[in-house]
Amino acid sequence: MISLDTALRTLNDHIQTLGAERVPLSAAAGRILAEPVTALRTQPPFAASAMDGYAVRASDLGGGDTCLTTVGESAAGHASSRPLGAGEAMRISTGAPIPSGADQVVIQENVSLQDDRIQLRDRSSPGNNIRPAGTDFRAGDTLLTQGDPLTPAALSLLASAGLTELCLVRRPLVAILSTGDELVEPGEATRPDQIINSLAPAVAAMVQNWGGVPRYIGIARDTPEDVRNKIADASEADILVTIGGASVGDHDHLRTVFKEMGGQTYFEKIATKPGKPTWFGSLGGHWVLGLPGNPVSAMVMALLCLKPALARLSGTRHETVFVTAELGSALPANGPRETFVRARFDPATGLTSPLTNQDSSAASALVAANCLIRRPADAKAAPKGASTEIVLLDHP
Ligand SMILES: Nc1nc2c(c(=O)[nH]1)N[C@H]1C(S)=C(S)[C@@H](COP(=O)(O)OP(=O)(O)OC[C@H]3O[C@@H](n4cnc5c(N)ncnc54)[C@H](O)[C@@H]3O)O[C@H]1N2
Ligand code: MOO
Repeated sequence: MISLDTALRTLNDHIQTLGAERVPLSAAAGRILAEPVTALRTQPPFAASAMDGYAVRASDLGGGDTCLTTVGESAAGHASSRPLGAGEAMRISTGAPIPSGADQVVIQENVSLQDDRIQLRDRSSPGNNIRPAGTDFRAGDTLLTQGDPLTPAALSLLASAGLTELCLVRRPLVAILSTGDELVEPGEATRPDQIINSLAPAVAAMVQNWGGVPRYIGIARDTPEDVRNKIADASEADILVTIGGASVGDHDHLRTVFKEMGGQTYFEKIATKPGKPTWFGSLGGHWVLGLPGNPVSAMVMALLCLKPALARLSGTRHETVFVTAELGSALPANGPRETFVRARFDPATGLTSPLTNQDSSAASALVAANCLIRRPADAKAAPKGASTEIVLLDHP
Protein backbone atom coordinates (compact mmCIF):
# COMPACT_ATOMS: atom_id res chain seq x y z
CA MET A 1 0.00 0.00 0.00
CA ILE A 2 1.22 3.50 -0.79
CA SER A 3 0.48 6.79 0.94
CA LEU A 4 -2.01 9.25 -0.52
CA ASP A 5 0.88 11.66 -1.20
CA THR A 6 2.72 9.04 -3.25
CA ALA A 7 -0.50 8.11 -5.08
CA LEU A 8 -1.07 11.76 -6.03
CA ARG A 9 2.53 12.11 -7.22
CA THR A 10 2.08 8.96 -9.34
CA LEU A 11 -1.12 10.33 -10.89
CA ASN A 12 0.64 13.59 -11.60
CA ASP A 13 3.68 11.90 -13.14
CA HIS A 14 1.67 9.67 -15.49
CA ILE A 15 -1.15 11.94 -16.59
CA GLN A 16 -0.40 14.37 -19.38
CA THR A 17 -2.23 17.48 -20.43
CA LEU A 18 -4.66 16.94 -23.31
CA GLY A 19 -4.39 18.72 -26.66
CA ALA A 20 -5.80 22.13 -27.48
CA GLU A 21 -8.84 23.34 -29.42
CA ARG A 22 -10.15 26.73 -30.50
CA VAL A 23 -13.32 27.76 -28.69
CA PRO A 24 -15.47 30.92 -28.98
CA LEU A 25 -15.09 33.18 -25.94
CA SER A 26 -18.83 32.82 -25.34
CA ALA A 27 -18.36 29.07 -24.68
CA ALA A 28 -15.12 29.28 -22.70
CA ALA A 29 -16.40 29.79 -19.13
CA GLY A 30 -14.58 27.62 -16.61
CA ARG A 31 -12.17 26.20 -19.18
CA ILE A 32 -8.35 26.31 -19.06
CA LEU A 33 -6.09 28.25 -21.43
CA ALA A 34 -3.69 26.19 -23.54
CA GLU A 35 -1.51 29.18 -24.42
CA PRO A 36 -0.81 32.73 -23.25
CA VAL A 37 -3.23 35.43 -24.40
CA THR A 38 -2.09 38.83 -25.68
CA ALA A 39 -4.30 41.92 -25.72
CA LEU A 40 -5.43 42.96 -29.22
CA ARG A 41 -6.59 46.37 -27.94
CA THR A 42 -5.62 48.99 -25.38
CA GLN A 43 -8.09 49.56 -22.54
CA PRO A 44 -9.33 52.18 -22.18
CA PRO A 45 -8.44 52.96 -25.80
CA PHE A 46 -8.53 56.75 -25.11
CA ALA A 47 -8.11 58.97 -22.07
CA ALA A 48 -11.56 58.75 -20.50
CA SER A 49 -13.47 60.66 -17.88
CA ALA A 50 -13.95 58.75 -14.61
CA MET A 51 -16.88 60.98 -13.57
CA ASP A 52 -19.85 62.93 -14.91
CA GLY A 53 -19.01 66.64 -15.01
CA TYR A 54 -16.99 69.11 -17.07
CA ALA A 55 -13.68 68.68 -18.88
CA VAL A 56 -11.51 71.73 -18.18
CA ARG A 57 -7.94 72.97 -18.51
CA ALA A 58 -6.25 72.72 -15.11
CA SER A 59 -4.34 75.93 -15.88
CA ASP A 60 -7.69 77.82 -15.87
CA LEU A 61 -8.38 76.91 -12.24
CA GLY A 62 -6.91 79.22 -9.65
CA GLY A 63 -8.30 77.76 -6.45
CA GLY A 64 -11.02 80.41 -5.92
CA ASP A 65 -14.20 80.85 -7.97
CA THR A 66 -13.68 80.30 -11.71
CA CYS A 67 -16.07 81.11 -14.53
CA LEU A 68 -15.79 79.11 -17.79
CA THR A 69 -17.74 79.07 -21.06
CA THR A 70 -19.36 75.71 -21.89
CA VAL A 71 -18.71 74.40 -25.40
CA GLY A 72 -20.40 71.18 -26.57
CA GLU A 73 -20.38 67.75 -25.05
CA SER A 74 -18.34 64.56 -25.02
CA ALA A 75 -20.69 61.68 -24.21
CA ALA A 76 -19.88 57.95 -23.91
CA GLY A 77 -19.83 56.64 -27.48
CA HIS A 78 -19.99 60.19 -28.91
CA ALA A 79 -16.58 61.83 -28.71
CA SER A 80 -16.32 65.58 -29.45
CA SER A 81 -13.79 66.57 -32.09
CA ARG A 82 -13.73 70.16 -30.84
CA PRO A 83 -10.53 71.02 -28.97
CA LEU A 84 -10.94 72.84 -25.65
CA GLY A 85 -9.51 76.35 -25.58
CA ALA A 86 -8.47 78.51 -22.63
CA GLY A 87 -11.43 79.63 -20.51
CA GLU A 88 -13.66 76.83 -21.84
CA ALA A 89 -15.33 73.78 -20.29
CA MET A 90 -17.00 70.83 -22.02
CA ARG A 91 -19.85 68.73 -20.59
CA ILE A 92 -18.56 65.17 -20.23
CA SER A 93 -19.99 61.85 -19.07
CA THR A 94 -18.31 58.92 -17.30
CA GLY A 95 -16.36 56.85 -19.83
CA ALA A 96 -16.40 59.53 -22.54
CA PRO A 97 -13.17 60.59 -24.31
CA ILE A 98 -11.40 63.66 -22.90
CA PRO A 99 -11.36 66.39 -25.60
CA SER A 100 -7.93 67.57 -26.71
CA GLY A 101 -6.71 70.49 -24.65
CA ALA A 102 -8.51 69.34 -21.48
CA ASP A 103 -6.54 67.74 -18.64
CA GLN A 104 -8.94 67.69 -15.70
CA VAL A 105 -12.56 66.81 -15.02
CA VAL A 106 -14.55 68.70 -12.41
CA ILE A 107 -17.50 66.71 -11.06
CA GLN A 108 -20.89 68.26 -11.72
CA GLU A 109 -21.71 68.46 -7.99
CA ASN A 110 -19.01 71.16 -7.69
CA VAL A 111 -20.36 73.26 -10.56
CA SER A 112 -23.24 75.75 -10.86
CA LEU A 113 -24.69 76.40 -14.30
CA GLN A 114 -25.47 79.88 -15.58
CA ASP A 115 -26.73 79.78 -19.22
CA ASP A 116 -23.71 78.87 -21.33
CA ARG A 117 -21.29 79.45 -18.47
CA ILE A 118 -20.37 77.45 -15.42
CA GLN A 119 -19.09 78.65 -12.12
CA LEU A 120 -16.92 76.34 -10.08
CA ARG A 121 -14.60 76.27 -7.15
CA ASP A 122 -11.97 73.58 -7.58
CA ARG A 123 -8.21 73.30 -7.23
CA SER A 124 -6.01 72.95 -10.28
CA SER A 125 -5.10 69.27 -10.34
CA PRO A 126 -4.00 68.05 -13.78
CA GLY A 127 -5.17 64.51 -14.47
CA ASN A 128 -7.89 64.59 -11.81
CA ASN A 129 -10.85 62.29 -12.68
CA ILE A 130 -9.16 61.17 -15.91
CA ARG A 131 -8.28 57.56 -16.73
CA PRO A 132 -5.29 57.69 -19.10
CA ALA A 133 -5.43 55.39 -22.14
CA GLY A 134 -4.12 51.93 -21.22
CA THR A 135 -4.83 52.24 -17.47
CA ASP A 136 -6.05 48.64 -17.52
CA PHE A 137 -3.76 47.16 -20.22
CA ARG A 138 -2.14 47.95 -23.56
CA ALA A 139 -2.30 46.12 -26.90
CA GLY A 140 0.45 43.49 -26.88
CA ASP A 141 0.40 42.97 -23.08
CA THR A 142 0.25 39.32 -21.98
CA LEU A 143 -2.97 39.19 -19.97
CA LEU A 144 -3.23 35.52 -19.02
CA THR A 145 -1.06 32.49 -19.45
CA GLN A 146 -1.23 28.77 -20.14
CA GLY A 147 -3.03 26.91 -17.35
CA ASP A 148 -5.07 29.93 -16.22
CA PRO A 149 -8.78 29.26 -15.65
CA LEU A 150 -11.40 31.33 -17.44
CA THR A 151 -13.23 32.84 -14.51
CA PRO A 152 -15.98 35.39 -15.21
CA ALA A 153 -13.46 38.19 -14.50
CA ALA A 154 -10.93 36.61 -16.90
CA LEU A 155 -13.61 36.38 -19.61
CA SER A 156 -14.46 40.05 -19.11
CA LEU A 157 -10.77 40.97 -19.37
CA LEU A 158 -10.30 39.01 -22.60
CA ALA A 159 -13.54 40.32 -24.14
CA SER A 160 -12.41 43.90 -23.47
CA ALA A 161 -9.05 43.05 -25.04
CA GLY A 162 -10.77 42.14 -28.31
CA LEU A 163 -10.51 38.34 -28.12
CA THR A 164 -13.38 36.39 -29.64
CA GLU A 165 -11.82 32.93 -29.84
CA LEU A 166 -9.41 31.22 -27.44
CA CYS A 167 -7.04 28.28 -27.56
CA LEU A 168 -8.15 26.02 -24.70
CA VAL A 169 -7.17 22.63 -23.38
CA ARG A 170 -9.68 20.03 -24.53
CA ARG A 171 -12.13 19.02 -21.81
CA PRO A 172 -11.33 15.50 -20.57
CA LEU A 173 -13.80 12.89 -21.77
CA VAL A 174 -14.44 10.73 -18.72
CA ALA A 175 -16.04 7.31 -19.13
CA ILE A 176 -17.84 6.06 -16.01
CA LEU A 177 -18.35 2.34 -15.51
CA SER A 178 -20.25 0.78 -12.61
CA THR A 179 -19.71 -2.89 -11.80
CA GLY A 180 -21.74 -5.53 -9.99
CA ASP A 181 -24.71 -7.87 -10.33
CA GLU A 182 -26.41 -6.24 -7.34
CA LEU A 183 -26.86 -2.92 -9.11
CA VAL A 184 -30.04 -1.60 -10.69
CA GLU A 185 -30.29 1.73 -12.46
CA PRO A 186 -32.33 4.45 -10.69
CA GLY A 187 -36.02 4.03 -11.54
CA GLU A 188 -35.78 0.34 -12.45
CA ALA A 189 -37.50 -2.42 -10.47
CA THR A 190 -35.30 -3.95 -7.73
CA ARG A 191 -35.26 -7.47 -6.32
CA PRO A 192 -34.83 -7.73 -2.53
CA ASP A 193 -31.13 -8.51 -2.97
CA GLN A 194 -30.40 -5.54 -5.18
CA ILE A 195 -29.44 -1.91 -4.59
CA ILE A 196 -29.53 1.16 -6.78
CA ASN A 197 -26.51 2.28 -8.76
CA SER A 198 -26.27 5.53 -6.81
CA LEU A 199 -22.64 6.27 -7.54
CA ALA A 200 -22.79 6.68 -11.30
CA PRO A 201 -24.85 9.91 -11.07
CA ALA A 202 -22.59 11.17 -8.26
CA VAL A 203 -19.38 10.59 -10.23
CA ALA A 204 -20.93 12.10 -13.37
CA ALA A 205 -21.89 15.23 -11.40
CA MET A 206 -18.38 15.51 -9.96
CA VAL A 207 -16.81 15.14 -13.40
CA GLN A 208 -19.11 17.85 -14.75
CA ASN A 209 -18.29 20.19 -11.84
CA TRP A 210 -14.56 19.60 -12.25
CA GLY A 211 -14.42 20.47 -15.94
CA GLY A 212 -14.74 17.04 -17.55
CA VAL A 213 -17.31 15.62 -19.95
CA PRO A 214 -18.91 12.56 -18.35
CA ARG A 215 -19.87 9.62 -20.54
CA TYR A 216 -21.74 6.91 -18.69
CA ILE A 217 -20.97 3.43 -20.03
CA GLY A 218 -23.41 1.45 -17.87
CA ILE A 219 -23.13 -1.42 -15.43
CA ALA A 220 -20.69 -4.25 -16.13
CA ARG A 221 -22.22 -7.44 -14.78
CA ASP A 222 -20.05 -9.88 -12.84
CA THR A 223 -18.81 -11.89 -15.83
CA PRO A 224 -15.41 -11.46 -17.51
CA GLU A 225 -17.15 -11.04 -20.91
CA ASP A 226 -19.35 -8.18 -19.82
CA VAL A 227 -16.50 -6.45 -17.99
CA ARG A 228 -14.32 -6.78 -21.13
CA ASN A 229 -17.05 -5.41 -23.43
CA LYS A 230 -17.78 -2.46 -21.16
CA ILE A 231 -14.09 -1.58 -20.79
CA ALA A 232 -13.81 -1.71 -24.59
CA ASP A 233 -16.81 0.66 -24.84
CA ALA A 234 -14.72 3.25 -22.99
CA SER A 235 -11.84 3.22 -25.46
CA GLU A 236 -12.58 6.73 -26.77
CA ALA A 237 -12.33 8.29 -23.33
CA ASP A 238 -9.30 10.12 -21.94
CA ILE A 239 -9.84 8.50 -18.57
CA LEU A 240 -12.06 5.64 -17.49
CA VAL A 241 -13.39 5.78 -13.94
CA THR A 242 -14.57 2.43 -12.66
CA ILE A 243 -16.75 2.03 -9.59
CA GLY A 244 -16.53 -1.07 -7.42
CA GLY A 245 -14.87 -4.41 -8.09
CA ALA A 246 -11.66 -2.91 -6.75
CA SER A 247 -11.21 -5.21 -3.79
CA VAL A 248 -10.66 -8.95 -3.47
CA GLY A 249 -14.16 -10.46 -3.88
CA ASP A 250 -14.72 -13.75 -5.80
CA HIS A 251 -16.97 -11.95 -8.30
CA ASP A 252 -14.70 -8.97 -8.87
CA HIS A 253 -13.41 -9.55 -12.43
CA LEU A 254 -12.50 -5.97 -13.15
CA ARG A 255 -8.82 -6.01 -12.25
CA THR A 256 -8.15 -9.44 -13.81
CA VAL A 257 -9.84 -8.52 -17.09
CA PHE A 258 -8.10 -5.14 -17.13
CA LYS A 259 -4.73 -6.92 -16.88
CA GLU A 260 -5.70 -9.53 -19.51
CA MET A 261 -6.57 -6.69 -21.88
CA GLY A 262 -3.02 -5.34 -21.50
CA GLY A 263 -3.74 -2.80 -18.77
CA GLN A 264 -0.79 -1.53 -16.77
CA THR A 265 -1.24 -0.84 -13.05
CA TYR A 266 0.66 2.02 -11.39
CA PHE A 267 -0.79 1.56 -7.91
CA GLU A 268 -3.45 -0.72 -6.51
CA LYS A 269 -4.10 0.33 -2.94
CA ILE A 270 -3.82 3.57 -1.02
CA ALA A 271 -3.32 3.67 2.76
CA THR A 272 -6.43 5.77 3.39
CA LYS A 273 -9.65 5.18 5.25
CA PRO A 274 -12.02 5.22 3.49
CA GLY A 275 -10.78 4.40 0.02
CA LYS A 276 -8.12 1.71 0.45
CA PRO A 277 -8.90 -0.26 -2.77
CA THR A 278 -8.45 2.78 -5.05
CA TRP A 279 -6.26 1.88 -8.02
CA PHE A 280 -4.78 3.57 -11.06
CA GLY A 281 -3.40 2.39 -14.39
CA SER A 282 -3.52 2.82 -18.13
CA LEU A 283 -4.93 0.82 -21.01
CA GLY A 284 -4.60 1.45 -24.73
CA GLY A 285 -3.58 5.09 -24.37
CA HIS A 286 -6.11 6.16 -21.76
CA TRP A 287 -5.89 6.27 -18.00
CA VAL A 288 -8.03 4.25 -15.65
CA LEU A 289 -8.88 5.26 -12.09
CA GLY A 290 -10.61 2.58 -10.05
CA LEU A 291 -12.81 3.83 -7.22
CA PRO A 292 -14.09 1.50 -4.49
CA GLY A 293 -17.77 0.52 -4.52
CA ASN A 294 -18.65 1.81 -1.08
CA PRO A 295 -20.34 5.16 -1.72
CA VAL A 296 -18.42 7.27 0.84
CA SER A 297 -15.12 5.63 -0.14
CA ALA A 298 -15.78 6.36 -3.82
CA MET A 299 -16.87 9.97 -3.32
CA VAL A 300 -14.05 10.84 -0.89
CA MET A 301 -11.45 9.29 -3.21
CA ALA A 302 -12.97 11.08 -6.20
CA LEU A 303 -12.44 14.35 -4.33
CA LEU A 304 -8.89 13.47 -3.32
CA CYS A 305 -7.71 11.73 -6.54
CA LEU A 306 -10.10 12.28 -9.47
CA LYS A 307 -10.31 16.05 -9.01
CA PRO A 308 -6.49 16.51 -9.24
CA ALA A 309 -6.35 13.98 -12.11
CA LEU A 310 -8.90 16.00 -14.13
CA ALA A 311 -7.03 19.22 -13.34
CA ARG A 312 -3.82 17.63 -14.62
CA LEU A 313 -5.52 16.47 -17.85
CA SER A 314 -6.84 20.02 -18.27
CA GLY A 315 -3.37 21.53 -17.94
CA THR A 316 -3.75 23.00 -14.48
CA ARG A 317 -3.14 21.87 -10.90
CA HIS A 318 -5.51 21.13 -8.08
CA GLU A 319 -4.13 20.77 -4.57
CA THR A 320 -6.58 19.86 -1.83
CA VAL A 321 -6.56 22.75 0.65
CA PHE A 322 -6.41 21.87 4.33
CA VAL A 323 -7.17 24.42 7.02
CA THR A 324 -6.66 24.25 10.77
CA ALA A 325 -9.64 23.90 13.10
CA GLU A 326 -10.26 22.88 16.71
CA LEU A 327 -11.82 19.54 17.58
CA GLY A 328 -15.31 19.84 19.06
CA SER A 329 -15.00 16.35 20.56
CA ALA A 330 -12.19 13.88 21.23
CA LEU A 331 -10.94 11.42 18.60
CA PRO A 332 -9.38 8.04 19.34
CA ALA A 333 -5.87 7.04 18.21
CA ASN A 334 -5.75 6.34 14.48
CA GLY A 335 -4.73 3.10 12.77
CA PRO A 336 -2.10 2.72 10.05
CA ARG A 337 -4.21 4.40 7.32
CA GLU A 338 -4.54 8.16 6.86
CA THR A 339 -8.18 8.75 7.75
CA PHE A 340 -10.77 11.23 6.51
CA VAL A 341 -13.43 11.61 9.18
CA ARG A 342 -16.84 12.92 8.15
CA ALA A 343 -17.48 15.97 10.34
CA ARG A 344 -19.27 19.31 10.77
CA PHE A 345 -17.32 22.53 11.03
CA ASP A 346 -19.15 25.34 12.82
CA PRO A 347 -17.80 28.69 11.57
CA ALA A 348 -19.34 30.49 14.59
CA THR A 349 -17.26 28.56 17.14
CA GLY A 350 -14.41 27.32 14.91
CA LEU A 351 -15.10 23.81 16.29
CA THR A 352 -15.19 20.69 14.10
CA SER A 353 -17.15 17.72 15.40
CA PRO A 354 -16.98 14.21 13.93
CA LEU A 355 -20.31 12.69 12.93
CA THR A 356 -21.40 9.47 14.62
CA ASN A 357 -21.77 7.35 11.47
CA GLN A 358 -18.34 6.74 9.95
CA ASP A 359 -19.37 3.69 7.90
CA SER A 360 -17.91 3.92 4.41
CA SER A 361 -21.26 2.92 2.89
CA ALA A 362 -23.24 5.70 4.64
CA ALA A 363 -23.90 8.38 2.03
CA SER A 364 -26.24 10.13 4.49
CA ALA A 365 -23.26 10.97 6.72
CA LEU A 366 -21.33 12.40 3.78
CA VAL A 367 -24.29 14.61 2.89
CA ALA A 368 -24.58 15.73 6.54
CA ALA A 369 -20.84 16.52 6.66
CA ASN A 370 -19.46 19.86 5.55
CA CYS A 371 -15.83 18.87 6.03
CA LEU A 372 -13.47 15.95 6.44
CA ILE A 373 -11.00 15.81 9.31
CA ARG A 374 -7.62 14.52 8.15
CA ARG A 375 -6.06 12.17 10.70
CA PRO A 376 -2.50 11.17 9.82
CA ALA A 377 -1.66 7.44 9.91
CA ASP A 378 -0.94 6.29 13.49
CA ALA A 379 -2.03 9.65 14.99
CA LYS A 380 -2.31 9.61 18.80
CA ALA A 381 -5.70 10.11 20.46
CA ALA A 382 -6.71 13.77 20.23
CA PRO A 383 -8.66 15.52 23.02
CA LYS A 384 -11.48 18.02 22.52
CA GLY A 385 -9.92 21.39 21.66
CA ALA A 386 -6.87 19.87 19.92
CA SER A 387 -6.01 21.47 16.63
CA THR A 388 -6.65 19.41 13.55
CA GLU A 389 -6.58 19.72 9.78
CA ILE A 390 -9.82 19.75 7.82
CA VAL A 391 -10.79 19.96 4.18
CA LEU A 392 -14.02 21.86 3.58
CA LEU A 393 -16.48 20.13 1.27
CA ASP A 394 -17.73 22.40 -1.46
CA HIS A 395 -21.02 20.60 -2.05
CA PRO A 396 -22.33 22.54 -5.03
N1 LIG B 1 -11.61 -9.26 2.57
C1 LIG B 1 -11.64 -7.97 2.26
N2 LIG B 1 -12.79 -7.40 1.97
C2 LIG B 1 -12.84 -6.11 1.69
C3 LIG B 1 -11.67 -5.33 1.70
C4 LIG B 1 -10.45 -5.95 1.98
O1 LIG B 1 -9.36 -5.34 1.97
N3 LIG B 1 -10.47 -7.28 2.25
N4 LIG B 1 -11.76 -4.00 1.45
C5 LIG B 1 -13.00 -3.37 1.85
C6 LIG B 1 -13.03 -2.01 1.48
S1 LIG B 1 -12.02 -0.97 2.35
C7 LIG B 1 -13.89 -1.54 0.57
S2 LIG B 1 -13.99 0.15 0.29
C8 LIG B 1 -14.75 -2.38 -0.22
C9 LIG B 1 -14.63 -1.98 -1.69
O2 LIG B 1 -14.85 -3.04 -2.48
P1 LIG B 1 -14.99 -2.98 -4.06
O3 LIG B 1 -14.39 -1.74 -4.60
O4 LIG B 1 -14.53 -4.25 -4.57
O5 LIG B 1 -16.53 -2.76 -4.28
P2 LIG B 1 -17.67 -3.83 -4.37
O6 LIG B 1 -17.31 -5.05 -3.62
O7 LIG B 1 -18.04 -3.98 -5.77
O8 LIG B 1 -18.80 -3.06 -3.60
C10 LIG B 1 -18.68 -2.63 -2.27
C11 LIG B 1 -20.02 -2.09 -1.81
O9 LIG B 1 -20.37 -0.97 -2.57
C12 LIG B 1 -21.63 -1.17 -3.23
N5 LIG B 1 -21.58 -0.56 -4.58
C13 LIG B 1 -20.78 -0.95 -5.58
N6 LIG B 1 -21.00 -0.19 -6.67
C14 LIG B 1 -21.93 0.71 -6.32
C15 LIG B 1 -22.59 1.75 -7.03
N7 LIG B 1 -22.30 2.02 -8.32
N8 LIG B 1 -23.53 2.48 -6.39
C16 LIG B 1 -23.82 2.20 -5.09
N9 LIG B 1 -23.23 1.22 -4.37
C17 LIG B 1 -22.31 0.48 -4.97
C18 LIG B 1 -21.75 -2.65 -3.31
O10 LIG B 1 -23.06 -3.07 -3.47
C19 LIG B 1 -21.15 -3.10 -2.00
O11 LIG B 1 -22.07 -2.94 -0.97
O12 LIG B 1 -14.41 -3.73 -0.05
C20 LIG B 1 -14.22 -4.11 1.32
N10 LIG B 1 -14.05 -5.51 1.38
O1 MOO C 1 -11.49 1.78 2.71
MO1 MOO C 1 -13.02 1.11 2.45
O2 MOO C 1 -12.95 2.43 1.37
O3 MOO C 1 -13.10 1.82 4.09
O4 MOO C 1 -14.61 1.02 3.07
